[in-house]
Amino acid sequence: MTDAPALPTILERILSRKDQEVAERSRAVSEQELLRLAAEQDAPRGFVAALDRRIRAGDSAVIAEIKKASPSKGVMREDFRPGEIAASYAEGGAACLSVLTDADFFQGHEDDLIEARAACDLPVIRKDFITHGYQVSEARAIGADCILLIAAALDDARLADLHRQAVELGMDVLVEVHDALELERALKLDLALVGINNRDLHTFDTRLDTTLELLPRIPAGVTVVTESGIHSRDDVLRMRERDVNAFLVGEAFVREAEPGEALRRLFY
Ligand SMILES: O=P(O)(O)OC[C@@H](O)[C@@H](O)c1c[nH]c2ccccc12
Repeated sequence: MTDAPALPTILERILSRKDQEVAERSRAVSEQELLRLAAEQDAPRGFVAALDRRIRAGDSAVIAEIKKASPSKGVMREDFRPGEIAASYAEGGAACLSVLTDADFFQGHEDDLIEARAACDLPVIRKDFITHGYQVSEARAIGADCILLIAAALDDARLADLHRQAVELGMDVLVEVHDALELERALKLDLALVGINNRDLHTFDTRLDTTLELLPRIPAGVTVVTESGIHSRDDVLRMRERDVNAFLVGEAFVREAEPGEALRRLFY
């Protein structure tokens, strides 16, 4: 008996939608135009430097995420004002911000990043599913200081190309991995920062052990960010006991009326 073809996972659906989105956008605004806008932007705010400063001081370095919704959790915040959330995070002690710009699955928008960055002086990562150079140029054109590259979404050559392009535009890069093979692929690049996503983007299964299991494979000198599923002070402690000091947190904050206060309660 032959198996029926597997249904596409959510990640595969997102990526095929992205191809379409990039084709539409590049017809509306050329990449050359984006590069012109990028050149007019103020200099990138150092994302990795901001994390490392906190870590060197012995504190947790928190990347606080601004997202309205997600495919696994639906709408998490009805009253969604990115500028206000950003200011609240800055007040609450965030080191950096993460802004979801994907519209179809996360109800985000490029303007959310622009608004958030204008409301504070923290470095901001553009959180999206980047598979084309066009999106890297677009990230800098809207002011992003860092981009996310997801190893599961890219082959080695793409990953290396997009990484190089981001660095040439002065941005930092957070390369996200979920297993040992992806980590090995990511480490072929000259990385300052690696994100371990505790959530499997194919199944949405979230396990904090993902970070702890991959930890021994990370060379000294690479800053590790544990991503997703951090909700309690116990979760934070479990990581800090193993010297994981950088955290990417979304849901636990954005569901709260005062996201910055929620940050302060969880980390300080
Ligand atoms: O809301 P959480 O569980 O705290 O997770 C935040 C962040 O890690 C998550 O949004 C994320 C991590 N990697 C991603 C890649 C794409 C979209 C979203 C993500």
